[in-house]
Amino acid sequence: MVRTAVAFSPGHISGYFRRVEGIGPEETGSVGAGVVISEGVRSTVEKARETSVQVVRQGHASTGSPPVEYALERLGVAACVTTECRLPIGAGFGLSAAALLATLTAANRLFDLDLSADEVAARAHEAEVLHRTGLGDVAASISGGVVCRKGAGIHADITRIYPEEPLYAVSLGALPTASVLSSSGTMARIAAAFPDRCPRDLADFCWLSRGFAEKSRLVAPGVRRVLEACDAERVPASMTMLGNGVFATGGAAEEVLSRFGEVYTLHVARRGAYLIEVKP
Ligand SMILES: Nc1ncnc2c1ncn2[C@@H]1O[C@H](COP(=O)(O)OP(=O)(O)O)[C@@H](O)[C@H]1O
Ligand SMILES: CC(C)(COP(=O)(O)O)[C@@H](O)C(=O)O
Repeated sequence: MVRTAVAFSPGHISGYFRRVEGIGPEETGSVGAGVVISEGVRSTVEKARETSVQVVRQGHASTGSPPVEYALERLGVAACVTTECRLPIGAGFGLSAAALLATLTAANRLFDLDLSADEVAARAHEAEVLHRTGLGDVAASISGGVVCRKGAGIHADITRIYPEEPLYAVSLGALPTASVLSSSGTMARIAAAFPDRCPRDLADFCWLSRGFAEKSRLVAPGVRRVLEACDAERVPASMTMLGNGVFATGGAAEEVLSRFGEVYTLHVARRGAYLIEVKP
């Protein structure tokens, strides 16, 4: 039987962020707040002659993941990787970071690399920043909670709170993170819109995020319609950064979001990426 290692990493919904430019990828990232969520990416890793990545979602498979392939190459290993997720890709659920953290956590054990959890995270963060697929998601998803990141990178000062109530989300489609991060005009508006305090609870997180979404002018017409429906029912809601989607909390949230698509019921994750098993 072929030896395989399996790991999981939670995803992360960013509510507001500001890019922080460092000298290298280690100090580059973002400050901001988000929620590490119970849904994420499960990655199965097998040794191989050449690296290949299969991305499986809802029974459909696609091939290739530049950040994951890059990170494995940097580790000097070749592997056959299968990632699986339920949430849509490129829709602001931090799945690129989750795919990296899950794959590197599994590869670390499979290839007996003896990297610490910090070293695994550092390599995932480097791949994210270099591929412009994220800035603060890896730092968030190494542990759980509603996260407030006060500095860039995985060693930054990060506070976490653990509310019990669920967060609901709906996706209207993808918004490639790299396209937004590459626009200097958009990045300047984002910096000016940044709310300089941490959220107290989930409703406060939605409220701060909404102010940021409006001031940064990132809200597209489809997202605007969902937010207006939430406002009409007094449901705290904002836009998934960076995706064409909305997250919301509170009693009526699930019903309002269900008018626009499949609703994902998400819980605040209690922990970050972890190894599930090594077989045989
Ligand atoms: N589940 C996954 N498995 C492997 N690679 C992934 C996965 N999700 C995202 N990626 C990689 O990240 C890229 C998308 O990045 P991004 O737009 O930041 O997505 P997200 O918002 O889901 O993090 C994809 O083109 C792919 O290369
Ligand atoms: C908002 C984003 C820059 C991208 O998030 P995603 O699209 O989920 O990869 C995130 O990494 C952050 O720094 O807050």
